[in-house]
Amino acid sequence: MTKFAIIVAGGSGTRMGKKMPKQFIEIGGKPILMHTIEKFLSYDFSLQLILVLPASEMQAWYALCDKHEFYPPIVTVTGGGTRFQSVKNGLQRISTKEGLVAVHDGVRPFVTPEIIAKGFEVAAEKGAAVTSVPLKDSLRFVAEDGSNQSAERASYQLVQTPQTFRLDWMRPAFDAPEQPFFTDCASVLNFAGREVTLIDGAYENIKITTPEDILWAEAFLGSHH
Ligand SMILES: Nc1ccn([C@@H]2O[C@H](COP(=O)(O)OP(=O)(O)OP(=O)(O)O)[C@@H](O)[C@H]2O)c(=O)n1
Ligand SMILES: C[C@](O)(CO)[C@H](O)COP(=O)(O)O
Repeated sequence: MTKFAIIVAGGSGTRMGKKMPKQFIEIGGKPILMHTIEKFLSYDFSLQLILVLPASEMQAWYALCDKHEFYPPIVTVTGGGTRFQSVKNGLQRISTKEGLVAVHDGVRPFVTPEIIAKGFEVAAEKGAAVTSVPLKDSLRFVAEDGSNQSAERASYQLVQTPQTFRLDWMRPAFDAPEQPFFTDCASVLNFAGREVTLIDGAYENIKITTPEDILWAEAFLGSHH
């Protein structure tokens, strides 16, 4: 089956609080997004890659590619106002009916080729593979009135990307009107009545979201060289 990957990097990084979108921030000497793309290419150089970027940042991205002499075999498309819209825009660039597609956050540069491979393998067999990790902290439920109570930690997993699906499951799911609880692709697939299979992610596969994540990312890269 043909394999595709949509790397979503169409956000503006409001929680990072920097002028430059967080996916362009350099760690270990190059933009976060380049680390992420390299992980997918090292999984399979012939993978069909679609990169989703904000319309306003296309020129900045091409300038970064020139600066770093980074010219990957990748199709670039413009994103939408939400992650759902950005994934949908990426999906529209895939013309085949059948195949598998991994969707990955451009700001998760520490994904491994092994995790990407497992996602494709399980999605081929089960239809949908979603990476997740167990919680390390305790969990509390906060009610609308502000009261709180302990929640059963073992009943929850923290969800990551990649999230990998059969294309013929993914397309109709993304034709649905967007819902406020669509925080990832798995929630979109569930809304369409599809069950997803959880596979192991990794604690180091963080989503770079707030400033301290950059410090962690630099330290992690430093410890792996
Ligand atoms: N309209 C959007 C919003 C998000 N994303 C992407 O989805 C991933 C996860 O989103 P998040 O961490 O929330 O990124 P931002 O939206 O950039 O951050 P923030 O919510 O802090 O503004 C990121 O790679 C981001 O670029 C996207 O492609 N299109
Ligand atoms: C897709 C995701 O990274 C899975 O954990 C997450 O849902 C993205 O959430 P965000 O609020 O768009 O950062």
